[in-house]
Amino acid sequence: MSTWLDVPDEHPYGIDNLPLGSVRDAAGRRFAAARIGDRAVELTHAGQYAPLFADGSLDAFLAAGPVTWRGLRALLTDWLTDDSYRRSVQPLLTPLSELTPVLAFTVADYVDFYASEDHASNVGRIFRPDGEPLTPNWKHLPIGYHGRSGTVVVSGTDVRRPSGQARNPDGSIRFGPSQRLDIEAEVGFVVGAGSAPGRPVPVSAFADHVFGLCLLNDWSARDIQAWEYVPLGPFLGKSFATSVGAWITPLDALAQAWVAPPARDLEPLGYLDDSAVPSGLDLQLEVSLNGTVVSRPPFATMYWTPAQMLAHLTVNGAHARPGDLFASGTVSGPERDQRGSLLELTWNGSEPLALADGTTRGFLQDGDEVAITATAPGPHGPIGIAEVRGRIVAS
Ligand SMILES: O=C(O)/C=C/C(=O)CC(=O)CC(=O)O
Ligand SMILES: [Ca+2]
Ligand SMILES: [Mg+2]
Repeated sequence: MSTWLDVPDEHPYGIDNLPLGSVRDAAGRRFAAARIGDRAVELTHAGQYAPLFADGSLDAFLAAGPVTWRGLRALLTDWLTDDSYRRSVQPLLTPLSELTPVLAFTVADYVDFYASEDHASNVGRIFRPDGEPLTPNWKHLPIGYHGRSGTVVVSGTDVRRPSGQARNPDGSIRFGPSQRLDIEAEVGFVVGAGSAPGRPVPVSAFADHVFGLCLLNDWSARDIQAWEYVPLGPFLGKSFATSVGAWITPLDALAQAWVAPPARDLEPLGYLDDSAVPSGLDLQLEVSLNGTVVSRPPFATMYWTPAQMLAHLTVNGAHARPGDLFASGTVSGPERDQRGSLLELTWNGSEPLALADGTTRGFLQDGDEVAITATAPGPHGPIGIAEVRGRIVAS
């Protein structure tokens, strides 16, 4: 065991992971922390990095860039592996059970992509049965839309069922609580170091800007969405809440997870060429509804990679800012039990899912709780990507 804590190297939150977050203690005090095992290591007094954590968030640290990110990681590794730090570090440890997670950073802009070919094809078949499953642009560019950064919430936050306009089967319009409330299992990428206006970020510079990733649930009201989103895209059907995991796994913990993306049928324009380095990520997601595992979406099947997403996001000259969050889009694999939304898993409600408690679901009911977890390959065993969890409360 390379840490002096009782946490084996192969633990999903062992010494190879060290995700960062922000928490509140029982007295209400907020502080930034790293996670090891089931404990938080307070960062308020982390040597030269301490001033970056003065407000209890990760904001200043993320903006400081990769040299600082690696410096803190080296410091934490020393703290937790060198026995001579034991006495000074032990007082900085708190069991997670005594802490409440807080959104770790101020979300600047939030963008959601649509990068899974299986998801896009499934949704195309469901929503546009008379057309081609994929739109003509799909293999030329990573499609995305701007979401609402102010409604990004941390894992564990209840999600209130949204109300809105929807069209009844007879063509009349109703207003009321969504009757087709859904999840989307996604991965969110957190920009730390921003980019300059007018200077697109090449795919090769991805890790100079992106600090790490978290799981993300893009709660979606399918009935509101279906009525409102042509031609300008998702709006109120998705803007009421987006949940993110409490702990951000640094890219520096994911060195073993890079894989080649699936073969592309069409060569994209040069700025999207990511063939020089493995740019896919081998993350294995798991989606549970009220404790029943309903899907295991494989991120390695994503057609567009996160480096391509950031390159595309900035290719028109728009710059990236510290705190920008961009999500992959729903992660769905080719198999039925690898689909990342209930829309697909139940084929728009027509094939309900059976849960362990004997009930069935088309879409979410009030009181339902959804948890998404994931692992990535690591040097000593799977790296845990912190769960994103949320419960639906009545509108
Ligand atoms: O294809 C459509 O009409 C709708 C797609 C979505 O709702 C998916 C979306 O938010 C992007 C994604 O998560 O992949
Ligand atoms: Ca989405
Ligand atoms: Mg959303």
